[in-house]
Amino acid sequence: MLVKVEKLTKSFGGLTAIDDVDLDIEKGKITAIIGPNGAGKSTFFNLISGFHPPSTGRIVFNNHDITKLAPNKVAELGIGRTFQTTNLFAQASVLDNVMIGHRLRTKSGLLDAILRTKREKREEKECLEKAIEALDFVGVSHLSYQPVALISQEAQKRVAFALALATSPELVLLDEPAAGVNPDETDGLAELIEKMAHNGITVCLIEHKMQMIMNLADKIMVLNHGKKIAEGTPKQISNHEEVIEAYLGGSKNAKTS
Ligand SMILES: Nc1ncnc2c1ncn2[C@@H]1O[C@H](COP(=O)(O)OP(=O)(O)OP(=O)(O)O)[C@@H](O)[C@H]1O
Repeated sequence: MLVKVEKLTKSFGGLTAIDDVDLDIEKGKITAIIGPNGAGKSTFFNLISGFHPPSTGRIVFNNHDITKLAPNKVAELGIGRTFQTTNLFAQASVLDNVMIGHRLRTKSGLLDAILRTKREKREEKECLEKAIEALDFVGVSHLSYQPVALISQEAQKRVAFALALATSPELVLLDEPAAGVNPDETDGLAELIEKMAHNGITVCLIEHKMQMIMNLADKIMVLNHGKKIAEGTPKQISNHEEVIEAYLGGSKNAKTS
């Protein structure tokens, strides 16, 4: 098992956003997290990636206890992530965005940068190579020198993936990777997510687009009011009574494309 989440709980004041959740994430597989708005999905990602300390519970990644680690330490150990709103620098080029993202996660300190140490130069070269490789993998290397502001929403999503991949993570957490793109583009992004898994990258994603999830996920966890109400294959989930009631039952509201 790549990730073991045990009895994870996070409270914000009186609100329990994640309530006693267990989850195993299997290596090389695609695990999806679904649930209504406010169910705690993003909070769950924030806990795994070290952005919030859990109130109680434990997170083990690759046999390391990462429960209390800071985000940069978690990234260093091999967890990459994207955010719900693509946080790119609009005026900077695609390549610079990915390089900046990589630099923020690599080790040279300010002193190395000022003194232009050997280590700093080596890391800079490695950073450029990784960024080029990641942009090629996600299929936007032809846009490398375009400012982010001028590329499509779908291309921006791909750049956000490249940013998460530039540190060669073993696990990527994708927060609503297909939000705001049309059905054709959604298919393209789903293919890219499958390509990641085929290349041995373990994927965990949050997504509202049910059809995409049903086709893509090996396993789905359903959250409602911070609690895990179901876990299983897409087929098991689509037949699960409590899920249908809490979420899919509102299928008039659930986006199906
Ligand atoms: N930093 C925070 N401080 C206080 N409350 C928070 C914080 N982050 C999240 N919450 C609350 O925790 C609950 C779960 O929010 P979260 O964003 O994790 O849900 P979500 O399932 O990702 O929702 P959505 O699908 O709308 O993105 C919500 O009630 C939210 O208001």
